[in-house]
Amino acid sequence: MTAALKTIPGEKGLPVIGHTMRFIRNCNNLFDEMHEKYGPIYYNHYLATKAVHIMSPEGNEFVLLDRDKNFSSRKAWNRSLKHLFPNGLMLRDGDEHRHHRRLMGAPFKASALERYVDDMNPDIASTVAGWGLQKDFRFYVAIKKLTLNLAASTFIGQSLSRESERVNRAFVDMVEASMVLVRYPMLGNRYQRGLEGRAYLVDYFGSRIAAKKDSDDTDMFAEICRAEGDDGSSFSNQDIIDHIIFLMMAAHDTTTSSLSSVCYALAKNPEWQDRIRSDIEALGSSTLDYSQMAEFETAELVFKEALRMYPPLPTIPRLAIKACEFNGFQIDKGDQVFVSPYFTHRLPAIWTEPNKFDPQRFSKERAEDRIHKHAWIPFGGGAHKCLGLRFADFQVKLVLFHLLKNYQISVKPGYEMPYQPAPIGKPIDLLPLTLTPIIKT
Ligand code: HEM
Repeated sequence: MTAALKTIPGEKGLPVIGHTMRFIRNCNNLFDEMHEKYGPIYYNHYLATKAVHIMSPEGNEFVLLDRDKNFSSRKAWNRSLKHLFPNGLMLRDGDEHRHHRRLMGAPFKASALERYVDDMNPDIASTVAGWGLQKDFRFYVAIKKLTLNLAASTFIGQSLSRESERVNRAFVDMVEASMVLVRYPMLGNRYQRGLEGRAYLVDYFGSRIAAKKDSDDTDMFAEICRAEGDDGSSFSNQDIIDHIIFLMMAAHDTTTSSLSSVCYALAKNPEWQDRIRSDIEALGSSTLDYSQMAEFETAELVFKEALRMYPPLPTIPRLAIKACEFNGFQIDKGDQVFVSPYFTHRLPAIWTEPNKFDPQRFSKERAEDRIHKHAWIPFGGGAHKCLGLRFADFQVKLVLFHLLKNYQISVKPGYEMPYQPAPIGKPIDLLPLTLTPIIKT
């Protein structure tokens, strides 16, 4: 006889809002408290919705690999992104998702990535050179602007013209709208501005598809327009629009967030800046080429460690499309289920001194991330694992290369970054960094 399934413990929180405000203010404290009280599987309420949290590497594997097809990514993400970023890759399921993901291979193949690296090198070098002249320099603001401008050139082939400023504005309005609690357009509120931004971009991309298809352009938009499967299938115009708008969103705040954490950690741990600079000297070139990425090893360790401590997405949501069980607990159809990169990235059973910045833990010798395949999940896992992870890795390495070649970065003595982990991690004070030019002798 099989044992009866256990009910998941947890609590609803405040009337109407549940734990929503605590989640937004500091989800990490909430995770710690709930885990302490209820163990590695519990529920909370966000507004009227029950959300089951599974807080272990085994739970990450169960949800992200989803061998029994229990979960929908589309239904989970649709709750926040349906009007602004509909039908992006993450908002598709099953066979349809598989088909689209295969076609989306084109803009991420090695030859395309190599071109993006070539294109980004001079833009990053010249922008970073100007940072040293700024008063009251806020790294988060500067890097957000840079990644947005890079997206305009790499993703859609725009130079930094007035038109690209309009595209950027529309895009920023959409991203801001996706973070608000009241998802209802009225009186020019943020949500309405977001929807207007989307309408502008739909029109902008829609009117350029035919020309892009015939062009020799090599940006991501052109690659998606020309993508073709082995069976001759291609994207419809609406698919192209939805994918390119979603890609810009998926790439932007995540990379901004992780570069901020990387630079904060480096400012607090200058010995790691020195190690990266030694790598830069050993490379012996004025730019970082595609072929050199693998040799830029210290930067990679630092990036991985910053993603461990400050994963840009502190949780990844799914929606249960059928009743299922995990470790003897009953998950109901319709439950939202969250896995948490943040929480599993700090489990003492996996990570030595989890609150310490220690990039060496990712070295081949120590390889703490290999203790469980789903212990380190800043890019998710399974069918929806981040498609842009190599692009992100290259962009972070390019910024570090040009930044640390030219500057020593520091924070005021005793400074601790005030951090808001959700919905996408961000330094609340926008990260005041001091950049001291390195005098070359
Ligand atoms: C450090 C930077 C980044 C982080 C931490 C990150 C994180 C993630 C995570 C956690 C997911 C999975 C979400 C889920 O399973 O529900 C995801 C999916 C995705 N990411 Fe990223 N991402 C980053 C950068 C990028 C970049 C630069 C791009 C594009 C150039 C990108 C494109 C995508 C796409 C297309 C998906 C959806 C994949 C699918 O559903 O098949 N990401 N990302």
